[in-house]
Amino acid sequence: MVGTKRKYVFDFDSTLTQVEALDVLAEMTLRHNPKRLEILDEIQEITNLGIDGDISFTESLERRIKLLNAKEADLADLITELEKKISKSIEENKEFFHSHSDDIYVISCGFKEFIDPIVEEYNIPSNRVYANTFKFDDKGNIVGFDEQNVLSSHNGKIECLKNLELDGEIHVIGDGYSDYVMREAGIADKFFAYTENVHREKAAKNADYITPNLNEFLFVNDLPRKISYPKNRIKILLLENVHPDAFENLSNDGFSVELVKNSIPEDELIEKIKGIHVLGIRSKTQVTEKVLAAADKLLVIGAFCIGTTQIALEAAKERGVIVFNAPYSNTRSVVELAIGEIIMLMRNVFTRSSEIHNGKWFKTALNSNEVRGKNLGIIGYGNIGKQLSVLAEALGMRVYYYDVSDKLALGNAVKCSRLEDLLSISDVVTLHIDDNPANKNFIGEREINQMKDGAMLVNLARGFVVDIPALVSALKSGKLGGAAIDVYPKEPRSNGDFETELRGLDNVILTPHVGGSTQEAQRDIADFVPNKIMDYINSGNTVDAVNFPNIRLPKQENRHRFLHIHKNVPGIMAKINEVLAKYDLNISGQYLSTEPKVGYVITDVDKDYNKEVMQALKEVENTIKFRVLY
Ligand SMILES: NC(=O)C1=CN([C@@H]2O[C@H](COP(=O)(O)OP(=O)(O)OC[C@H]3O[C@@H](n4cnc5c(N)ncnc54)[C@H](O)[C@@H]3O)[C@@H](O)[C@H]2O)C=CC1
Ligand SMILES: O=C(O)C(=O)COP(=O)(O)O
Repeated sequence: MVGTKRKYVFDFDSTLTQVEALDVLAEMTLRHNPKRLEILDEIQEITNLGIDGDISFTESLERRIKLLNAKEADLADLITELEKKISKSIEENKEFFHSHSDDIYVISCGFKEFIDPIVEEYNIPSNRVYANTFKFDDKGNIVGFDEQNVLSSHNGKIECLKNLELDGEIHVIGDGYSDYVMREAGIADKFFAYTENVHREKAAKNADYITPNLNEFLFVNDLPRKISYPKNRIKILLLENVHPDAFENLSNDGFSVELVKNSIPEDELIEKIKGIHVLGIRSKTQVTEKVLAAADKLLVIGAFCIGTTQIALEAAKERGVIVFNAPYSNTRSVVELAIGEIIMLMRNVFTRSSEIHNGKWFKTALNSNEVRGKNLGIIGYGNIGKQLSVLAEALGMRVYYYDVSDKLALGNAVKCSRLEDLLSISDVVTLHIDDNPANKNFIGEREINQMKDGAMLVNLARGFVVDIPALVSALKSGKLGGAAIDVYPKEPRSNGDFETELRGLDNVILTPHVGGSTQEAQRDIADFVPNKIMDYINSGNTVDAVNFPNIRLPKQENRHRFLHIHKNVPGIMAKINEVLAKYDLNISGQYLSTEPKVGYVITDVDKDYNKEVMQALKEVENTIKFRVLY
C-alpha cells in the first residue's frame, strides 16, 4: 500500500463513463427532431471546444442546454443509459472504489442529478461529488444551471478543488483539459490523462502520465486491482499482413498491438523482438534460436497459418515460449485451389488464355481432357489431402493416396503402400505432405520418371519438397504435361520482383503462395489464433499448443493462479510443493502436465497469501518461467 496519503479526484464524463452524458441526453431528446443530426453535430462540437478549453466552459454549457430541449423526466432514462456505459476497467475494479472510498472524489462539470445515482454504486456518496445542478421551470423543462456554482464557470474545477482543502497527495484522473488545469494551477500533484474512451491530444500532452485504463493507473500506483498485469503493457507484434480482425480482436481485449505488413529478416527481428510478449507470424518469418535468445519477454508465438517449421519449436519450448497455429482454418481454401488447378491443367486453360492475351485464337481439343474418370494421386493424406479426396471423388475422379502414417481411406479412395505405385498410376499427382525438412526434394528426377508420361504435378505444400531443376527439365522434355506451383524453395519476404526457372513454361500455373490466402481463411485464422493467445495469456490454457504440454482450465474466479514452467528434471515438483507448503498456501486446485523436456504446473490459491512466495517459486532451481494471474 502507498506511504503518503493520497486523494483521488475523478472526472465523470468519458472517464468514469464511456460517454459525455449531455451528448447522450441530446440523442434522447432530439430523437424525433428532423434537424436531429445537425443539432447533435453542433452539440458535440461545442462539447469538444469546452473540454479542450477553446471556448469558456460557461458558454459551452449555456449553448448546449439551449439546444438540448430536455425535461426533468428525461433524466431517469439518461441514468438508465449511463448505467450501461460505465467504463470497462472502472467496472472491473469496483473493489478499488469500495476499499478506497474515503479518499475518492468526483469533480465534474456535468450534473449531480445524473452523477450521484451512478457513482453511488461505486460507494462514492453525494457529499464527495462536486458538479453542477440544473434549473427547471415550473413545467419541468431544463432551462439552465445554477450559475453560483463554481463548476459552471471557466476553469471552475481549480476553484472547487482549492475550496476542498484536501490534505495529502492529490491525483487527478480525467480525460480533458479542465482536469489538467488543476495540476497546472498547482492544486493537484499529478494529472493522469485517462484515454480508455477518448484520447484528447491536449490533455495527453500535458499529462504526468497517460493511463489507457484504470488497471494501468492502479498498477503504476501499486493499488489493489482486478488483474495482475495491465493488458496494455502486453506488447503484441503481428507480422506478414495478418488479417486486420486479429488486430481488432487483440486490441479489443486491451493488448498493445503493432501490425507490420512484411516478414522481417533474422537480424531485424532480433532487435524488434526485445520487449515483445506475443509474436504473430505466417509462413515466411524464421523464428530462429538466435531470435528466441534475444526475446527477453516472449511468452507466445502465434503462427497464423498451418506450417510451424519456420519456428525453432524445441528452442521455444525450452525457453517456455508456447507456440499455437491454425491447423484447419485454411484447409478448405487450399483444397478448392487444388481442385481448380487440376481442372485448369487437364484442360490446358492457362495456355489457351495466354494465347488470347497475346492476340492469338487457337481453338483445339488437343491435350484437353475431362477430370471425370481420371486418376488423382494425393501424397499426404492429412487434413488437406483427405478433404481433397472427397471433393475429387464428387467430380468423378478415382483417388489414390500415399501417406507415411496409416490413414483411413475416405469414400472409394485407394491406399497405395508404395509411392511408386501411386506415381505410376496417377494422371495428376498433388502434394499435401507437411513442412518437415526431411521432405526436401521429395519429388526429384527419379520420382518424376516413375510418373506417367504427360502427367501433371500440383504442389501446394512447400517449395523445397520438389526438385525444381528436375521439374523444369521434365516439363521442357514433355515428360510432364503441366504443373501448378504455389510454393517455391525461396520466396520473397514482401510483394515485389520474383524470379523462378519455371517462368514462361507451357501449361504451368504459377501462384505466389496463395493456397491459404482467401478472405474466409484469413478471417478464420484471425479469430482462431488470437483466441488461443488470449486464452493462454489470460488463463494459462495451452490446449492445441504445438510444442507444449496441453492444459485446459476454467478461468479462475476469486483466486490467484500461479503458472510455473520448468525443466522436467527429477524432484522439481517436490521442490515447488515444498515452497507452497512453507508459505502455508491454501491450494484450491493444481494441474500438471509434462513432456520429456518441460513441465507446466498451474496452482490456484486463495487470494490472501504471503507475496514472498512468488520470489521463492521463481528461485526454484530449473524454473524456466513463472507468472501470476488474477
Ligand atoms: N500453399 C499454401 O498456402 C498452404 C500450404 N500448406 C501446406 O500443406 C501442408 C499440409 O497441410 P495439412 O494437410 O493441414 O497437414 P497434415 O499434417 O494434416 O497432413 C500432412 C500429411 O502428410 C503426411 N506426410 C508427411 N510427410 C510425408 C511423406 N514424406 N510421405 C507421405 N506422407 C507424408 C503426414 O503423415 C500427414 O498425414 C502443410 O504442412 C503446409 O506445408 C498448408 C496451408 C496453406
Ligand atoms: O498455412 C500454411 O502453412 C501456409 O503455407 C499458408 O501460409 P501463409 O499464411 O500464406 O504464409
